[in-house]
Amino acid sequence: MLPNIDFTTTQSYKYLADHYIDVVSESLKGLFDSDNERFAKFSVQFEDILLDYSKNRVTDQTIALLLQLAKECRLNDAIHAMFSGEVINATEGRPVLHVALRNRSNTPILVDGKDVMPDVNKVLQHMKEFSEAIISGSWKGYTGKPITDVVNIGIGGSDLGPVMVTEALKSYKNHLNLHFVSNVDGTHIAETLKGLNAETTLFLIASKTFTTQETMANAHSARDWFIKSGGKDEDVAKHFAALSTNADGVGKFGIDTKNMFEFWDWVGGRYSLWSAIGLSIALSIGFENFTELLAGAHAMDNHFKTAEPEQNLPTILALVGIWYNNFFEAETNAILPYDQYMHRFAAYFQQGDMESNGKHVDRNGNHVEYSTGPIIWGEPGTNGQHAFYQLIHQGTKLIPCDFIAPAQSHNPLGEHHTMLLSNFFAQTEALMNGKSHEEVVAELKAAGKSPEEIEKLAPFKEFEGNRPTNSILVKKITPHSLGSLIAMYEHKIFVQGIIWNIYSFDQWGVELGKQLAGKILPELRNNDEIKSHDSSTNGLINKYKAWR
Ligand SMILES: O=P(O)(O)OC[C@H]1O[C@@](O)(CO)[C@@H](O)[C@@H]1O
Repeated sequence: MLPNIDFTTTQSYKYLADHYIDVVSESLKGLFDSDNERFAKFSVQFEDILLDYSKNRVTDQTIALLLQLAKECRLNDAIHAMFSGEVINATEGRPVLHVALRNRSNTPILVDGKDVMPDVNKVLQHMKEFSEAIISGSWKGYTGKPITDVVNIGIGGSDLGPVMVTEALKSYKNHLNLHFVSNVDGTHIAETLKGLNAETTLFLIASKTFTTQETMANAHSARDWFIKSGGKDEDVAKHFAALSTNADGVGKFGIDTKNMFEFWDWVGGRYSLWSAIGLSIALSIGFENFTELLAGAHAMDNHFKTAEPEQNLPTILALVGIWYNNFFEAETNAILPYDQYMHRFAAYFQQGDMESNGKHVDRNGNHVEYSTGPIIWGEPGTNGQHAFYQLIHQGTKLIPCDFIAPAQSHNPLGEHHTMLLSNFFAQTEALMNGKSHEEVVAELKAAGKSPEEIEKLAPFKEFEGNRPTNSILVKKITPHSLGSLIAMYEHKIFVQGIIWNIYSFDQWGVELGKQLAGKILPELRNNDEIKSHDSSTNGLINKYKAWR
């Protein structure tokens, strides 16, 4: 069982609330000026990942109190509960064991008294054999040609992880062309199928439930296209595979279950890229690199399980996030990877974080009286600097930012990477120090501005600074280090959910919209005037009918 503690009633919470008053009046610049050891004290390294959290509005006392908060919320008991397969996804009655998918040590992990590792390894072996057959060309399509294009059809956790990882590891990819279809908007599959050859295309129908409206609609359209393009029913087996927990659903769709790669209900959709859902990753970068991704995550799992809280990267990230979320009332957290290949990293954690911790009811079923999951957003650097950094630097909102960068580029072209990294370092320094009135005046004077011009311009050119950031420096984005990075954020989400006393592994909030869409869909299949809803919904539907 998970601990069940209202963190706002703990001693450390009260001390933190008092401590906030002291810290909020401290400047980050002042904290650095008064402590030459600040970087050494407030940075932790795990393998090739360095987390520098020194540019946060924290003191030794802040960190001590946050660590005390984790202790009072019995974080270690919760970590043990997850890794030992307890039913911690209580509202769905399931364990949470994405860690088993990458348990490269193969130590037994029991669900209902049965070690799940033999099944996990059986699916991995099937993924290995299948991906090697497709990549080598020994697997032939219905006209005897090898596969050239792979289309993953899935949405949410059955799409975002494979997309993010295959993009982040693009420099490891082979000759196969990977395509991802997720939106039920016909444009998505129509644009994807343009230029594809049914003889050499493999479709992966990725769906944990094998009931998701978008995925089923796209899967049927793909199959229709395949048949219209010359394939026959008996050829589907050569061109369709299924990644799912639902064997019945897969069979009903007409995919041979020998082309099914199963996973289990103790794998959450947004935590499933390590499972059969990762088949498109294995096809794109090769099975060996996929196992390296698993190994990196496994290494971070062991770190999370064993490292002392003050040296524990996920725990530190989580606690610093809670400090801003619950004491500075920050509403969002920006993830800013200074790496173009990582351009879908923030999007991935929009689902990972917001679908896990976007909850307003605690583990007792009571409405919470405090803020829970943050809004996750972000774009790669340096592009974000030319889009929204104005607000981060001079806006009225506090935006804690995670800056991520690789020390080594996969494309060492001229000075590009050096320039990229100069921006990575400069932005966090600028957000911390800002620019004072005196500095602005001196600059304007040096530029020959008159006293009147200086007086007018200065307020607009000042930077308050004190804007907190984490800097995450990775030696190089490799399958291993990416696996560790993803797992680090997964466990950060877990820690925050434990402290907020919420259930992080169900997602009831996605159901109502689907239910209502199911009611409206039949109303759109005729031209009758609709009066069954509120005037806005009626008005919109009737205008749509008039215009279509
Ligand atoms: O993999 P599937 O079962 O098709 O679900 C897809 C996505 O839909 C959800 O919104 C749940 O309905 C996400 O949690 C999930 O990742």
